[in-house]
Amino acid sequence: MIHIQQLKYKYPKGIEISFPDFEIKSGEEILILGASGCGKTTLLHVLGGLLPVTSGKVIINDIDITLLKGNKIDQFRGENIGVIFQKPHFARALTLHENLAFAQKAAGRKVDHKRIHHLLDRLGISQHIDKSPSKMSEGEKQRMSVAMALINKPALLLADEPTASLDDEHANEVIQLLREMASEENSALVIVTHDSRLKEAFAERTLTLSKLH
Ligand SMILES: Nc1ncnc2c1ncn2[C@@H]1O[C@H](COP(=O)(O)OP(=O)(O)OP(=O)(O)O)[C@@H](O)[C@H]1O
Repeated sequence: MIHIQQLKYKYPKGIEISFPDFEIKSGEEILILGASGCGKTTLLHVLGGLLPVTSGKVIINDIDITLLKGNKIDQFRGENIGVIFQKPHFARALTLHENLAFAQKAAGRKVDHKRIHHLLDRLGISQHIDKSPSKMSEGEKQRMSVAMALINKPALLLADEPTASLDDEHANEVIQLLREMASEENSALVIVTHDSRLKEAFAERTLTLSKLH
């Protein structure tokens, strides 16, 4: 279970942003929609423990991550939070298998070959297991980003603008995939986007951030 309570972030020498409260159960989802500049990326970074808050709580599985410092937040993130960034984050010099094995080791876990094979099979990219991600198509790279984010069975899966620059058909496919995977893995899914096409699909699970200026 994820709870967000009275969250505020202030940029050094910049504005302070207040975020609405919300909660998500494991295997459930929320769409965070907002126009450019309203604080979506900032919220994503705060939820991922990548930015320290000014006040408020981000509670993930009973732990308020805003209280974790230094190595502790890095370790918690590795074990409990998966982030799908807009641009893929993997090592081009490593194969898909090596990238996923590295992500497991970085979270302090043993390499679980079965888990790597399961995810690559499930995402339909197992034929590329021994290739560099740089040799895959953009759609396949996005699937690999999903595998990287899910490899350590995170409680929280964050996706940053996953449909940016995709046509309607591909946008629907990606959203369906994210929903299915989050539900199968029992991860809470947070999608941060300006793509109002997604509003309909998430009807009752949409939170719209208001404009700051
Ligand atoms: N490093 C910074 N210092 C000061 N203010 C900042 C900084 N980064 C962002 N901001 C301001 O904070 C607000 C929110 O920025 P943020 O990047 O979170 O918005 P966003 O909704 O993700 O926008 P976009 O969709 O255009 O990427 C904006 O008004 C921005 O100008």
